[in-house]
Amino acid sequence: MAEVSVRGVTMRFGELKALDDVTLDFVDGGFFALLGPSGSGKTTLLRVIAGFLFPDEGEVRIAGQPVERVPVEKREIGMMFQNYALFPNLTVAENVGFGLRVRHVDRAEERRRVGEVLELVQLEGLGRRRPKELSGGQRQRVALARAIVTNPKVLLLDEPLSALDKALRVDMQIELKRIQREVGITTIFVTHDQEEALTLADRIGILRDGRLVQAGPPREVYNAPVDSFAARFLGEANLLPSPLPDTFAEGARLALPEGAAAYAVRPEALTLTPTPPEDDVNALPGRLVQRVFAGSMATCVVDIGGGGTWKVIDRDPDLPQLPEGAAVWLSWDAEDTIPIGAA
Ligand SMILES: Nc1ncnc2c1ncn2[C@@H]1O[C@H](COP(=O)(O)OP(=O)(O)OP(=O)(O)O)[C@@H](O)[C@H]1O
Repeated sequence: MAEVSVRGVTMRFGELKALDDVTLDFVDGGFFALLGPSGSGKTTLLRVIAGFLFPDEGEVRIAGQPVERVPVEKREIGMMFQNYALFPNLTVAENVGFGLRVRHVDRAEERRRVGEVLELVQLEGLGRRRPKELSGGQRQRVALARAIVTNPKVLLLDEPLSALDKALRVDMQIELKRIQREVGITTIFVTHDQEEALTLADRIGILRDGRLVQAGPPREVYNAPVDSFAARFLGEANLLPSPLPDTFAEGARLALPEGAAAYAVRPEALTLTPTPPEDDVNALPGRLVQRVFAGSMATCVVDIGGGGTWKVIDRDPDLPQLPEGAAVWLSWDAEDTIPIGAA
């Protein structure tokens, strides 16, 4: 196991800076999720760490050692990418053992090690099957077993679950987390899916246009986003500008902390009522635009006038059915206002 450290890495493709002065530490044994919109540099960062790409500036260290001169196959990295290709004509055991064979590990040791990882991914007994005789989730497990069979120091996963349907995906997330904990391997995971990142990772990093916007434990990023991009990228956020325009939502009652560039309020922090709320909370009048039920809760969209629309998660199933277009109030506790950036 090892920590990975990325220092001031810039990667150019012609004019484009796919990575722009990225500095980031991946702690030993940690599970790190890289998030960001399409084209923000997530895959490029993995490819730099793996050694497929050489950065124009900066360096990568693995276990404290600069790896500039260390080729891909010597970096002791396990990889699993979205289009993980298993060899169709090899059995499961042969697929998993492939990395050991190219390293000339003897046959008895290969059998032992393959047996061990197949058990870890709960595929014991399926070693003789061919990939086409497996389900999608089982194939995914084979790919994971193959990535960890050589006891790599670091595991790089690029959207490994994106090809799976929702239910299977959730199962595999739980499985992946269990395996990662058991092996204790430093894992860097690329995903588009913020829920997945929150489920799996103990730290996350958000990339935008090749720059690292913010990194930290998911709770911390969620509760204290550095800017409105981070606020909206991890979870949903209703934003208030600072200072508020004079014309802003007539009748609003807001006590906001000073010195921020903007404020965010999470949809689940808001309460929606048909009448003005008590005095001691922030309150915004608006008009209900839409109410969509999803099981035990409803998502409401409220037009707050000049400030646009806000989203509210309403968990009160007893709330009277307000018609769309009804006048409503949004309220929230002062402590749920998230100040963003410095003014
Ligand atoms: N080999 C390459 N040659 C030229 N440009 C590239 C190359 N690889 C990536 N890019 C560009 O670098 C930028 C970052 O790409 P990257 O694949 O790292 O993004 P990403 O965040 O992983 O996106 P996605 O979520 O869509 O996979 C993109 O604008 C992409 O077009």
